[in-house]
Amino acid sequence: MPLDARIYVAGHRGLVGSAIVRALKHRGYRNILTRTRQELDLTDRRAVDAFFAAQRPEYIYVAAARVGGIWANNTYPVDFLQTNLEIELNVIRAAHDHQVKKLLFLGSSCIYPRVAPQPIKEEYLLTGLLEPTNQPYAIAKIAGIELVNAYRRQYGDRFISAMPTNLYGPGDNFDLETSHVLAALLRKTHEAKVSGSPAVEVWGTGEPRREFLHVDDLAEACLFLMDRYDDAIPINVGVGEDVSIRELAELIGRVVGYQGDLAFDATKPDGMPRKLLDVSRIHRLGWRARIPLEEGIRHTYQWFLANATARPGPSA
Ligand SMILES: NC(=O)C1=CN([C@@H]2O[C@H](COP(=O)(O)OP(=O)(O)OC[C@H]3O[C@@H](n4cnc5c(N)ncnc54)[C@H](OP(=O)(O)O)[C@@H]3O)[C@@H](O)[C@H]2O)C=CC1
Ligand SMILES: C[C@H]1O[C@H](OP(=O)(O)OP(=O)(O)OC[C@H]2O[C@@H](n3cnc4c(=O)[nH]c(N)nc43)[C@H](O)[C@@H]2O)[C@@H](O)[C@@H](O)C1=O
Repeated sequence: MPLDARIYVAGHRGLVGSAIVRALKHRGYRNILTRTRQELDLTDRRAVDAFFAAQRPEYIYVAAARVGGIWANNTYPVDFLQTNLEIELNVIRAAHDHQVKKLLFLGSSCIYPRVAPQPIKEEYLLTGLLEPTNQPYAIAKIAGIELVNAYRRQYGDRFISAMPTNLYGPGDNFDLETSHVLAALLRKTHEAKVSGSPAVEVWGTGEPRREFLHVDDLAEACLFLMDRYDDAIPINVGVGEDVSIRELAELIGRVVGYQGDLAFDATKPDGMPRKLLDVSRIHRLGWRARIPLEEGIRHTYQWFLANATARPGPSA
C-alpha cells in the first residue's frame, strides 16, 4: 500500500483495530479513515454505502464485529449471529460496489470443528461440528469468509480472510462477563492480590488448551497479509504453541505477584477442548509472531494498571 493510500480501519477503537492503526501510523501511513459506532453504525446499510461513496477508501481492514468470550457468546447468540452477519454484508458489499482495491476480513479460530485434529490446518474448515457455545458467532464468521470468496470468484475482487487465534494485549476488554479468558484472569488475579483474597475463580476445569497471540503481532500480520497475500484460503495467524487454562492462570499469578490459590468452577463451560492453529502457511510466506507469552502478559498488565477503567465492555 502506498503511504498516502486511503485506508479504512473498521473497529478502530477495539483491541485489534486500535493495534492496526498503531502499526499503520508507525509505518508512516497518513490517510487512515476511522469512524466510531456512534458515527457510523455498520449494521446500517445506507449509512455504510454513503460513507464509502463520500470517503472512497482504497484498502479496508474489517476489525469491527460483535466480539466476546465464552459467556457472552453463549448468552447473546442473536447478537453474535445477526450483528456480525449485518456488518459483514454491508462492509464487504460496499467494498465491492465502491471498487476497493483490497479488503482483509478477520475471522476467528472458532470457525474450525470442535474436535479438529491439532494443530488445526486451514483445510479443516467445514469438516465437522462446531463448538456449541460459539456456534452462532462461528457461523457468522464462516459466512463472512464465504462472502469474501464469492466476491473473489464472481468478480475477481482482491478480498482476503485471516483467522487469528485467541488474542490479548493493550486495549482488551476487561469486563468480567464479556471478556476473554486472559483479560478476565489478569483482572481477577490483580483484584485478588489487592483485596488479599485467598483464591482466584477460574471458569471450567482448567484443562482446555488455548493459543494466545499478542495483538501487536496480529497487527503486523494484517499489514503483511495486505501486502503479500491474495488467495481464497483463509490464512491462520497464531504463534504455534498453546497452554492449558490452568497453566495460563499460574503464569498470570506469577506476573501479577499473587500467592493465592486457583478455584476452578466446573459449572462454567470449558468450550473447545483445544484450539491450536497450524501456522505453517503464514510461516512459509515469511511472517512469524515475535512476542513471547510471558512478555506479552507483562506488557498487558502494565497497560491494565494504567488504563483499567478506560474501556467498558461491549453493550448487550
Ligand atoms: N479478541 C479476540 O480474541 C479475537 C478477535 N478476533 C476478531 O478480530 C476482530 C476484532 O476483534 P476485537 O478487536 O477483539 O473486538 P473489540 O470488541 O475489541 O472491537 C470491536 C470493534 O467493533 C466495533 N463495532 C462493533 N459493532 C459495530 C457496529 N455495529 N458498527 C460499527 N462498529 C462496530 C466497535 O466499535 P466501538 O468501539 O465504536 O463500539 C469496536 O471498535 C473481530 O472480527 C473478531 O472476530 C478473532 C480472533 C480472536
Ligand atoms: C476468541 C474466541 O473466544 C471464545 O472462545 P474461548 O476460547 O472458549 O473463549 P474464552 O477466552 O472466553 O475462554 C477460554 C477458556 O477459558 C476459560 N476461562 C476460565 N476462566 C475464565 C474467565 O474468567 N473468563 C473467561 N472468558 N473464560 C475463562 C473458559 O471457560 C474457556 O475454557 C469464543 O467466544 C469464540 O467466539 C472466539 O473466537
